[in-house]
Amino acid sequence: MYIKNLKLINFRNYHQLELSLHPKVNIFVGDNAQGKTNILEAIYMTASGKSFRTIKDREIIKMDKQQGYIKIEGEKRYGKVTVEIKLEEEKKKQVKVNGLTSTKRTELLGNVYVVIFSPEDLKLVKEGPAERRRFIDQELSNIKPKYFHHLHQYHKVLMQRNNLLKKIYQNKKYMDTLDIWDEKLAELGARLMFERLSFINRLSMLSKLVHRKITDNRETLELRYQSSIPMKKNDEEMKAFFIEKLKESQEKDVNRGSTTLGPHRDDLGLYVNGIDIRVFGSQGQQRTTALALKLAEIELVKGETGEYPILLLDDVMSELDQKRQQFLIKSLRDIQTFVTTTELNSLETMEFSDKSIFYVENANVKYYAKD
Ligand SMILES: Nc1ncnc2c1ncn2[C@@H]1O[C@H](COP(=O)(O)OP(=O)(O)OP(=O)(O)O)[C@@H](O)[C@H]1O
Repeated sequence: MYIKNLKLINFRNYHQLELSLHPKVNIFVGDNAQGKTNILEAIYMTASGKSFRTIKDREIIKMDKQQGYIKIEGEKRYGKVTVEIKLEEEKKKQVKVNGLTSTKRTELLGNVYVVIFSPEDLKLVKEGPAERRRFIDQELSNIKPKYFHHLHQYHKVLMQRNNLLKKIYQNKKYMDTLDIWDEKLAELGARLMFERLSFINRLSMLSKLVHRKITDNRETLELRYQSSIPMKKNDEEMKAFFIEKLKESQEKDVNRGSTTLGPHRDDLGLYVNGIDIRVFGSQGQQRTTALALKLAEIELVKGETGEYPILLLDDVMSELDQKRQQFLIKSLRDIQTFVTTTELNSLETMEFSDKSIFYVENANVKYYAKD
């Protein structure tokens, strides 16, 4: 898919912006803090309603304004798609997909597909498990809106169980009600675990291929789903085993006031030639892995939805060496890509045949060239 037009009103530092976009590459050049990432953030929001930088709408709406607005018009394989988001201070955001209004942010899911690659993603490999879980949850929700729903339900139940654990710590009489929450948590948790396992297995296959190409067949990447409870054959067995494990840890959980087992404690194991590169990888190996994961994700979205996603490269090119840059560029082919950079020189290796360059200065966007 690709986006043809973007419109912003009172979004971040933009008072009003209308852009016609190139179906292939759009480069936004400018000094720091001029508004380049803000454009990528707006596009990103049309996929899920969420920003990748904040959870507060107040920060996104232009300072001193009460309302903000984003609109994109795009083309998909089977027709047009229009997404609008109205942000209002202290109100739920309103979304409109192809003219149909809703106050449910989740209505947006499954319309626009976006993959973002930023310097933060380069840290994905060496950061803690929470970052890798965020990656899995974000990508899976993007491809499978139902997953997002399951995840939301799981976290609600988890919060309720944790609150109950704290009450039990104060007064043991509440212990009787814990089993009900264990059962609910196990049911939702088992479902999440199978969804994650299947996603990671598919991502592992795809990223292994990409990774082999980047490393000239010298290294083999393997992804392993590392759940805090060993996997069972099916949902039913998993649920039963999950309940058993929760029961075993009830006392520990009460003392800690939190649930010590479950998908919220999962991790993604990343191994190169059998070695855990989260711990032992060089910076170069960790970057190559992050790049392979992102490129694999693009293929996965295409496989799942039939559409290539839009790729947002936020300040990432200058962080990659020439070889990795070239690999990334070669891999882009039919994917609409948005690139931000402070230096056009850092994109030297980008011999894009089709592109638009935009200069961004203090929220003014000037169209520069089109090959
Ligand atoms: N709600 C807001 N209202 C008005 N201006 C805002 C708001 N939020 C952020 N800004 C401004 O937006 C600018 C930052 O824009 P952005 O993050 O897009 O920078 P950038 O051009 O990508 O810079 P860098 O290269 O440093 O990443 C800053 O000047 C900041 O003050």
